[in-house]
Amino acid sequence: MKTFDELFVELSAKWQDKTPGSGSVAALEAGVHHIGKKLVEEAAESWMAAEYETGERAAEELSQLIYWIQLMMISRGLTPDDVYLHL
Ligand SMILES: N=c1c2ncn([C@@H]3O[C@H](COP(=O)(O)OP(=O)(O)OP(=O)(O)O)[C@@H](O)[C@H]3O)c2ncn1[C@@H]1O[C@H](COP(=O)(O)O)[C@@H](O)[C@H]1O
Repeated sequence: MKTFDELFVELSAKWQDKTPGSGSVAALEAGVHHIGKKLVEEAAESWMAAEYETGERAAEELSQLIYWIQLMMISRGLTPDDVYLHL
């Protein structure tokens, strides 16, 4: 288990180090268009899970949505503070 901020630190470090074998690094190398499609896919899966599946399944899909949101942030050079500013 990890928090939003802990995952962001981990993903940022992997991107900075270009960690070999990391799916996150591969996704970031594929770019904003690829990440955007995954983000929308996970948003739809989150919606479907929330509407038709268990709370646990919804939480799983929402965690994946958060992951792709973080990759989008990193791909645009945005930090959590840049986003929190608008909450
Ligand atoms: N939290 C996540 C995470 N959430 C989602 N995903 C990826 O997002 C995709 C989710 O897509 P799907 O819902 O379609 O899941 P799927 O059924 O596996 O389908 P595919 O898309 O893989 O075909 C999968 O490819 C997952 O690998 C994640 N990949 C990695 N992490 C964490 O990110 C960190 C870095 O991981 P690496 O880059 O793999 O080192 C680690 O802490 C990981 O636990």
